[in-house]
Amino acid sequence: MTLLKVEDLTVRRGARAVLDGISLSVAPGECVGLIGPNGAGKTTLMRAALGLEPALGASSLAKLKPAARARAAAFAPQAREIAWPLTVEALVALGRIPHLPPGAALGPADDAAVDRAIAWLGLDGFRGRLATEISGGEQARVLIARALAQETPLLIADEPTAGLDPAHQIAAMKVFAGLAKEGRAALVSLHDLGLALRWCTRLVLLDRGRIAADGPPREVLTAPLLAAVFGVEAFIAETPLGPVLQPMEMRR
Ligand SMILES: Nc1ncnc2c1ncn2[C@@H]1O[C@H](COP(=O)(O)OP(=O)(O)OP(=O)(O)O)[C@@H](O)[C@H]1O
Repeated sequence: MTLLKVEDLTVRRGARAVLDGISLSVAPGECVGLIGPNGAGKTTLMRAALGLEPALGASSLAKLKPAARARAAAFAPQAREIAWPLTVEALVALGRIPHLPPGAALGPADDAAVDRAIAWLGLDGFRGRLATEISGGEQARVLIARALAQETPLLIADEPTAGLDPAHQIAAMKVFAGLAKEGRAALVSLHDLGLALRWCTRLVLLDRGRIAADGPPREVLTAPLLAAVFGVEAFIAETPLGPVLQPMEMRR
């Protein structure tokens, strides 16, 4: 069973393929970290997989009608613009729309999903605050909570830990790993390779629009690949609390 299958996905911008023949599947139980340098194509891959970006090739999600797709996958995008002055609770509740008949009010199951998402992201104290009047990191957590409230088999999040403090980065990664543990899946782009190593079950390394490596985190984050793709030398060690990876020096 797969929750996402893309085959030969290609996105061209002018003469250049910014995504070049990507094939991969995401199965229940996986927390997949999508890593790669700036411009490697992580956002383009997520958007094309969701059908938000014109692409050649096939994506199982892009094929679905919008209503079915919104029940199959939730997306927390990189841009965190919140345009309307909704309360945090009302914004998170928007995640329930794909499950409601048009115009219907939230039922008890919807309220429970909203409560769970708010609790997971530590937002209980913010429920009544306007989402336009909280900090950038708090807004990021609200948008992750909205995607979580959608309660889809697959959650796709673009740089969800950017701008979060250390405790909330760990909390967010625990949420994604937790989804995988309960038989759902997450596909999460990350620049923090330490978080990727520690919390993901699998890493897909993108380099200039192609997959440079795909496998268990310890096998993907090797010194030669870090040097070749990211141009960095890193300290990697095992500790009682799990693996550590810290980029130390530029190689190029
Ligand atoms: N609107 C656009 N028009 C033209 N080129 C674009 C556009 N958006 C992205 N690109 C190019 O497509 C390539 C892939 O960009 P993408 O945003 O997918 O990378 P990314 O891996 O998510 O990068 P980052 O880590 O910086 O967020 C880059 O070379 C980028 O310059």
